[in-house]
Amino acid sequence: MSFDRELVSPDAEGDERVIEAALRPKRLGEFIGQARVREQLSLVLQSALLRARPPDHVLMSGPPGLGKTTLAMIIAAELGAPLRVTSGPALERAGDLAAILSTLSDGEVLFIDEIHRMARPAEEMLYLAMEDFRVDIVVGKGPGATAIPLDIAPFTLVGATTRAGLLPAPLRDRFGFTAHMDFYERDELEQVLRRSARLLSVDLPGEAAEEIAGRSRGTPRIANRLLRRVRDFSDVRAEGLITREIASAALNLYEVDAEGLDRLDRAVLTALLRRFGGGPVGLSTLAVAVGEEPETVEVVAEPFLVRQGLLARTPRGRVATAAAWTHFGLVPPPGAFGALDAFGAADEE
Ligand SMILES: Nc1ncnc2c1ncn2[C@@H]1O[C@H](COP(=O)(O)OP(=O)(O)OP(=O)(O)O)[C@@H](O)[C@H]1O
Repeated sequence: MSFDRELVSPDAEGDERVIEAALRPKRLGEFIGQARVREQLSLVLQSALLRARPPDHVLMSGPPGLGKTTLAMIIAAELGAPLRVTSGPALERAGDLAAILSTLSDGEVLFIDEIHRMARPAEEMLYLAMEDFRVDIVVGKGPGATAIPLDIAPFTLVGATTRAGLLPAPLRDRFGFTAHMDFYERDELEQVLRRSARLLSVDLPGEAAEEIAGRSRGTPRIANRLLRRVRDFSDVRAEGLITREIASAALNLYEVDAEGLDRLDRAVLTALLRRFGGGPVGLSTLAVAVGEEPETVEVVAEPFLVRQGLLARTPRGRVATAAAWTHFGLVPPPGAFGALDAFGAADEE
């Protein structure tokens, strides 16, 4: 089984990156939702500006599409500093990182997306750079190898991760501030949608925004994408008019249900309910059953399902909750919640 991931995935690809860039809030004041993170970050940035020193390194963690890259750009903008962007998978060797670190300018913001996927030698180089603004360039091999220390410009590291639990403690501890990004509330998503509609010159009445927001999995990137699909539908079939009914018809066509569950969410839950009697079942087994990578199920589908109270992570595996059985109109077998009762939900991170 494979999915049309374009519509429902919280990841952005191809042309979408261009549209996203246009829709990104540029300053902290324009950033919607995440009130606590915004306030904390604003203090960190303002005090750095007062002291005329680079702020502490910032780690942002949370599911994809919640605005981590946007916030990294905002941090640089608020500091009036240049921004260098890279990602964990691009830093395969220590030399890849050394090339970046040694050319940073004073106060520059270095954004490393997917920082949990950085290779070990690069990670070790980063420890020293974060703490002492220094890198050790190793020359030669074996017992004759020497480390030549090289001072680098004071900089601010902004790391983003969907898997904070995978970061080694020494790296996590070197961040002075961690922003935990959570799914957005419905009214916050409505604000995101109203803002995007304005920028895209789309006439979006409040009740249509409400309808789209309710189906956006708490994720601004998905809200913006659904808005564009509703706009397509309205242009082709409704002469450019958008109402709640038209938005609803468009989203039904794209198989995004009223709870915001998408095809992957539904596949995970139906496999759990129908094939494994509601669990407990291990992540890998569940992922094989829906034809996805375990990481996709864990990072993309599960956080939202856990938040909606439809799935629980227990030490013995994934378990469907009573609400999941009800959502699909199914009756749980006797003893279905044994694992939940015995252990309770053991959400990681
Ligand atoms: N708080 C917000 N207010 C308005 N729009 C937002 C907000 N957060 C995110 N967006 C929109 O959602 C899109 C995705 O955000 P962003 O790329 O920053 O997410 P991300 O968490 O970095 O995701 P990934 O880690 O997958 O790259 C952006 O184009 C932006 O338009």
